[in-house]
Amino acid sequence: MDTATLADPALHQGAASEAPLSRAAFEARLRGHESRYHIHHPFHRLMAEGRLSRAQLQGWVANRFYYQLAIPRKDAAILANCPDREIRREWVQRILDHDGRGDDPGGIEAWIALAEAVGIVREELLSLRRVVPAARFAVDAYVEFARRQPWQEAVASSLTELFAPHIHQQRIDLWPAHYPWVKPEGLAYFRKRLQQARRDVDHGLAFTLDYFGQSRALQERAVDILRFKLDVLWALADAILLDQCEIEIKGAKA
Ligand SMILES: O=C(O)c1cc(C(=O)O)c2c(n1)C(=O)C(=O)c1cc(C(=O)O)[nH]c1-2
Repeated sequence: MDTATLADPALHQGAASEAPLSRAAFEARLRGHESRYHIHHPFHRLMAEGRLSRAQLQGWVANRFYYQLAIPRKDAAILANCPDREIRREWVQRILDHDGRGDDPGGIEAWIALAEAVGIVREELLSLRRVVPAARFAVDAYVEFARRQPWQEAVASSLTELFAPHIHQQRIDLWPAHYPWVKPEGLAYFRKRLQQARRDVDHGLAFTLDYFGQSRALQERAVDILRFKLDVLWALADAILLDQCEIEIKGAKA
């Protein structure tokens, strides 16, 4: 992927002469993008309101599985591009969280358990048959970004996780009442992510504030990168929603 979706860094040259925002103001600027987080997407709003059918919730779990598979590959791309051993020592944990190690089956396995809890059999999930093309494109764009861009930018692109604990908590709190047919053990993935996402964010945010805090132009670049990643998640939700809509186009022949 080229990064045409991101503003050209040269566009921020005007910002080069400006003093960097303070650390607190830079953090507030990043956190201010919560309004673009997929928790506000119509599909996720319907999910939180308990208005999805069984087939629609299954469709989300099956499509989102493609994102789950991509995360450790994205993190491996960051490791491959990063010459800093201290960063790699921290970052490698993210791969272990998803792939598991030793007795810990890991997050991908927990997502498979979620799929089984909503009534999708393992083989069906693993076949990726239910993954729609636009969901693949959105997720692949994220992995490609991490492969091709400087590792510092890929680190910043993980910062949508700033907003993730809230959406995980929402599912833990609301699904048992809204979707009582989902087996409760399926929610283990979200419980685990609550603490993992907070730890990831402590590290990724501190790094981003330091590295991109060096100049105003870099700070603007970090904001653009966060927007790109917010768009990836929004586009993924668009793809899933569209897949589940029955659209009637006026004048279309049956
Ligand atoms: O369920 C969600 O809404 C959600 C969102 C995000 C996110 O904001 O990027 C992640 C996750 N879940 C998640 O489970 C996860 O492991 C994860 C890793 C990353 C990342 O960018 O490295 N984001 C997310």
